[in-house]
Amino acid sequence: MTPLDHDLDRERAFHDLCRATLTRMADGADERVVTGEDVSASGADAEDLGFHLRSHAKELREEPPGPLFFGRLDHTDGRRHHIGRRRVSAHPAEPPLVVDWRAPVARAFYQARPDDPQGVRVRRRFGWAPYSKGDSADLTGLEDEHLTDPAAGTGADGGSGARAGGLLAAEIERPRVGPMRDIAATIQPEQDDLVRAPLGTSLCVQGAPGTGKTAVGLHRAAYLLYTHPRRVQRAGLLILGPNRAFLAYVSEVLPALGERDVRQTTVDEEIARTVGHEPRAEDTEAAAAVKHDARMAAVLRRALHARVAPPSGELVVPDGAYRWRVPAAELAVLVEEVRAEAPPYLVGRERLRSRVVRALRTRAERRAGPVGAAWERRVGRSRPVSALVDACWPGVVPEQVLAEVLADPRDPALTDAERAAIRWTRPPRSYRSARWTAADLVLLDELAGQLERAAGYGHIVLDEAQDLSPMQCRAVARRTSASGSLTVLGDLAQGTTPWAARDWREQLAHLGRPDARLTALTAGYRVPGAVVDLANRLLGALRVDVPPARSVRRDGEVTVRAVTDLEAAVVDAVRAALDREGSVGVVVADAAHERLRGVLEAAGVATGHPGDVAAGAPRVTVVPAGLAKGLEYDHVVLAEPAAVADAGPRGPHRLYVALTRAVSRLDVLHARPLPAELGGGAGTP
Ligand SMILES: Nc1ncnc2c1ncn2[C@@H]1O[C@H](COP(=O)(O)OP(=O)(O)OP(=O)(O)O)[C@@H](O)[C@H]1O
Repeated sequence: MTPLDHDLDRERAFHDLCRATLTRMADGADERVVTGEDVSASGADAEDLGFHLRSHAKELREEPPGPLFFGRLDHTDGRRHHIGRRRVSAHPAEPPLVVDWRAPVARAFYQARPDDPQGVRVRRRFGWAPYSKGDSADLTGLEDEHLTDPAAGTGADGGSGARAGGLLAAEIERPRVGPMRDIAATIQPEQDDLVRAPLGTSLCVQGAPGTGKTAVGLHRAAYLLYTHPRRVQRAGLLILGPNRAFLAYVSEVLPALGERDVRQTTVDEEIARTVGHEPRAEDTEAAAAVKHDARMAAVLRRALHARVAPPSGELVVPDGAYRWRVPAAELAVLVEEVRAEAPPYLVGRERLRSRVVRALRTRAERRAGPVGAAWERRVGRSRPVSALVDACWPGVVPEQVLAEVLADPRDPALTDAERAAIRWTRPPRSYRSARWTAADLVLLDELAGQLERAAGYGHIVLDEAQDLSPMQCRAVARRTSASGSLTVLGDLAQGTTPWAARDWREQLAHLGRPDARLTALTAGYRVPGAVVDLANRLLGALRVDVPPARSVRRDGEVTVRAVTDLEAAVVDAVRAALDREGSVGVVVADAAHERLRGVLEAAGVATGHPGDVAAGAPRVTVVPAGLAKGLEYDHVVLAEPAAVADAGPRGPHRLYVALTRAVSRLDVLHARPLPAELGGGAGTP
């Protein structure tokens, strides 16, 4: 037995001990549920405590299968820590057997380097055989990096200790099956800096494809929940992604890190939920462009506030034997004062009411002596005061204002053509029966925010942020509390909506965080070098200023083939891809997606939908290019790039997204000439 085998055996025995301890932790938690319910002072307490303890016990029981640690730190002072996805300890007061990766002491695992060992003598990484539910994890290898003595490395799987890279590379290059996995074991230093940035810091990460933006955002969410559990849970944490397929793909990452209760949704769904409508109509491109424009915020504000008006006469309030009077001129001043303070509309309405009551109170106290709070309440709700407030500052709902604007757009900030684009051709009989479009919902949300400020989230992670319109950005900004922060993730080169951002500072201003820390990630962990080189050729045509990606992967294959029968070639390419390991994505222009899916099914190839990551889902997915964002497949067959690039003004950006979904292999098949940047019809690059 070599010393290395000996080490492996010792680590296996330690893992068995950790597993047994975790089982005891779960049993102990179950027991505490019973005791907690028995010892509580009241039924309500028992319920509360019982709920809390039950959740904890359930969490422990539902601990995902797999290894309980992935790394170990041997410190120069003799301390030793195993690092895993969650803390494992025999007793809360005892030093843990496994330290949570988010704990401060674990930071050196990600950050220590030979030229800055941070008190670490040896960093050990563990290799585990693939595992699934019900299996016990099998330790297959370990790799030591001697940070204070780089020559002394060992690797049980062939990796050299000095440049520990074997296990790391294997993890990065592993085939993708099922949903996206967490990267707690292999977070890179530049990613770790972002994950562990302080809670109050708003970040913006411009990341080339596959640089781990999504992974960083999700791990940052987990880190904040661990580091500030009470603050973040109380204030709320929200993850916003581009679409359902993407959310399904990333949905397992936070639960795998022990965080099950985080809301993950899309901006559109979040807005639809708030305004209480689903989109039931479609905008023309021109109308959507106007409705998503930043000027609409002021257009709506003016439409809303246009209903604020001076009184038509004096106010007379009967009060027992008295009648209090406030002249029209004085009331007009009150209305103007409140308007100038520019509070949210409904706050303004109540503010006007209390100013009017104050004016009445001055008169009452002058004549009849002090009055109390009950008098103020009664007078404030009296019919004449309510009638005055209704006349000068009427109550209103967002739908009413938007219906007025769309039935007859008049605002001078819009051009004639823009007004014509958004004007309803057949206005509904009432705003209640209006059929709203997706862009209308964003405007209703804007109006709701102008009426009343809602409490925001403590932290929002916003993915694919380059695609948001200014009005959508404002909707996100409104959902961040005053002291809340944002993690903004995106890639200007992947902007595919008509209103996609071309400049982060501008986008950050719309998001209400103009001074957010802006960082670029360029090391790509998904896309192999050959694919990155091909995709980078498109960058010049995208008219955005972003640093090009470079791949950290050593593997990967690209083929570009001119074919005469595209559909037959796709079927052949997919069949060949199925002979290898991993997932297969057929990316195609949106318009051709249904047809190509039919062709594959007819050829006997079972196909799934994007984001369908359930166990047993087909290995092949036909992906409309418009939905490819954020997704990844081991083998990508890109059918007819020219058709993807032709689809609208953002076509080349879409093609850039499509080209960068491949983890290992990319087949580009074309019957039409290739877009010029990719070689304009030439064969293999
Ligand atoms: N440090 C890492 N270790 C291992 N895998 C990583 C690491 N960083 C990223 N990855 C993997 O690389 C892939 C791409 O990551 P991710 O989707 O987060 O990138 P992205 O920047 O959001 O990409 P895109 O903009 O193209 O959607 C994922 O499979 C992710 O797990």
